[in-house]
Amino acid sequence: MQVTQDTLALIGNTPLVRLKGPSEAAGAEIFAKCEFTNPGASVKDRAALFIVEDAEARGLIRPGGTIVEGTAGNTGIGLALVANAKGYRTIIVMPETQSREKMDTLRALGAELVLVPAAPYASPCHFVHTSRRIAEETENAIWANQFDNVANRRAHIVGTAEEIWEQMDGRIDGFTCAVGTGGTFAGVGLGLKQKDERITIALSDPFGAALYEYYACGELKSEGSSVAEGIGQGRITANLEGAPVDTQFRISDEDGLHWVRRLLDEEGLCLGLSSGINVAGAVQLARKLGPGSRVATILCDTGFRYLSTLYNPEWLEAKGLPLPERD
Ligand SMILES: Cc1ncc(COP(=O)(O)O)c(C=O)c1O
Repeated sequence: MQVTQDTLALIGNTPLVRLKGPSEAAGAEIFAKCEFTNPGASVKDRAALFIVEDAEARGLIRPGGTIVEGTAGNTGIGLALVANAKGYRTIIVMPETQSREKMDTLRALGAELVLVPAAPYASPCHFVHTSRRIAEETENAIWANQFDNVANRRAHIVGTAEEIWEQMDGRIDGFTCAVGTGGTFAGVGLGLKQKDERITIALSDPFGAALYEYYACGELKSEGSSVAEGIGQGRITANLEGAPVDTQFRISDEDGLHWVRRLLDEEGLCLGLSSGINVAGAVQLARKLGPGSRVATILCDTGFRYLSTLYNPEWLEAKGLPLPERD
């Protein structure tokens, strides 16, 4: 076993697991990156590290400075742990609709938390705009700007995509995941296409997001809604610009929940809903690519972050979501 010299070296180089149930269901080979093994238990640690180190390299932050960000939670957790390891403060602005566990984790990490009501992106009260204003008003602070800061997707071009390629010995036919900022989707897509143009890159979009329609018919248009945290985008962020998109699926919360429950019961994996949506998308992509195809996706974060929501029957019922069947 290797010994790492600091916590930040624990970010990335995550294991890849073959998922039995999804592979059987698709008659294919479905593999998933275990991003919940990062120190902050989500894929967003990668973006947090790259964003902070990019700001340091460009001289935008000095010792003792502050990192400010608007986030659904996981990026804040990644930024707070990177900041702690490097001696910075963090101010995190987050919609009050996000899970209690994420708020408690951020407070435990010592981040200063600013909760704002959920608001449309066009509103000046939206968490992204609020975080930018706070960064502008704070001395020696950077605004991480995960949506439009392409240091985010670089983490996935040089990290996640390279790891998937090596872990699969270059034998990969397709990749799919959902989009929050687009860093993971565009970064892995671009990285894998650099390796082999023939790899099919598919978007798995939740209801309520506008990207499925955009890539299918060129119009940013949404229908329905989703309770999945961290995903569901309504615009083309800088991270998404130029993303290779060969095909797209629209995935319901019910389909995502089906896989969340099956992966928990049959494979002992406790995951968030964006992971379930990614796995549902991977099954669709593998079916489209044909028997025996090899498809990769992302398990974005740990389900322990959603014990009060996704894993709470009363919460599910209140959201009108069916409690997945359990034998
Ligand atoms: C749980 C979860 N899944 C998926 C994503 C999407 O990742 P990205 O921002 O790279 O598109 C996020 C982003 O915050 C997330 O928190």
